[in-house]
Amino acid sequence: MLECRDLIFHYDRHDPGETPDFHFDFRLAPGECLSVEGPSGAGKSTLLGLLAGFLEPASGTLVWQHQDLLALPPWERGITTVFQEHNLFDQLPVWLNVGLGLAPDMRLSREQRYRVREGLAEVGLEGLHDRLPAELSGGQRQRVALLRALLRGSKILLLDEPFSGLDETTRDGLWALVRRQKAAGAAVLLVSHDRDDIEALADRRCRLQAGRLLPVS
Ligand SMILES: Nc1ncnc2c1ncn2[C@@H]1O[C@H](COP(=O)(O)OP(=O)(O)OP(=O)(O)O)[C@@H](O)[C@H]1O
Repeated sequence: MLECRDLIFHYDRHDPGETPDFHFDFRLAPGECLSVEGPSGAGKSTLLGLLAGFLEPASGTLVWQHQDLLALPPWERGITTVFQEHNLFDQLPVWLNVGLGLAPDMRLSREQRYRVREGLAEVGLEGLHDRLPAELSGGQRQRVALLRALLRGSKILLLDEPFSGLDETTRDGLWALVRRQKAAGAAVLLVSHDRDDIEALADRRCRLQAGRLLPVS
């Protein structure tokens, strides 16, 4: 269980703005997907940054399976985040960008290479193995980033509008990959405004308003 209890955060601001103080309090079970909606500026990236460890809360607790995540740096939290920007390595070909999810030292075993190949076919990128990210379309880069994140097999997945702008077939393939991760026990937090994505994946929905998560029925 991911337990986020009274996680308080505020940006240091000198100008009188409209940024609220954030107060997050929710639970997310293994295998469950919680969707988060909210207008621009509501704090969705702030929430993801706090969970992933890029922002430090003023107080509160964040625990996964009895482990205190706040005591750990981002890279030790076992959390994979797919942001809107694709975060690919420009100088590495597609297959190696994906392979980094399985072997961070880039030394892929034969079996790992097979899984990369299989994954690329599943998301409709067969034939593009050796391309560089700059030689792909935006949607293709998105698929590479998502596939890498999903192959990593993290138990906590943070997805920030990962399916926007993709055609239906590709999106269905990626939904299937996320469902597989859920079935394997991953807890998924999905930031999305897309009704189809939410209906396809979310078990519970909430909305971010005035710095808090409110349930949506
Ligand atoms: N570094 C910062 N310093 C001060 N205020 C910030 C900072 N980053 C974000 N904010 C403010 O915090 C609020 C939440 O921003 P955040 O980026 O989390 O929103 P969001 O819901 O992800 O928006 P979007 O959908 O546009 O990406 C906004 O009012 C924003 O102006």
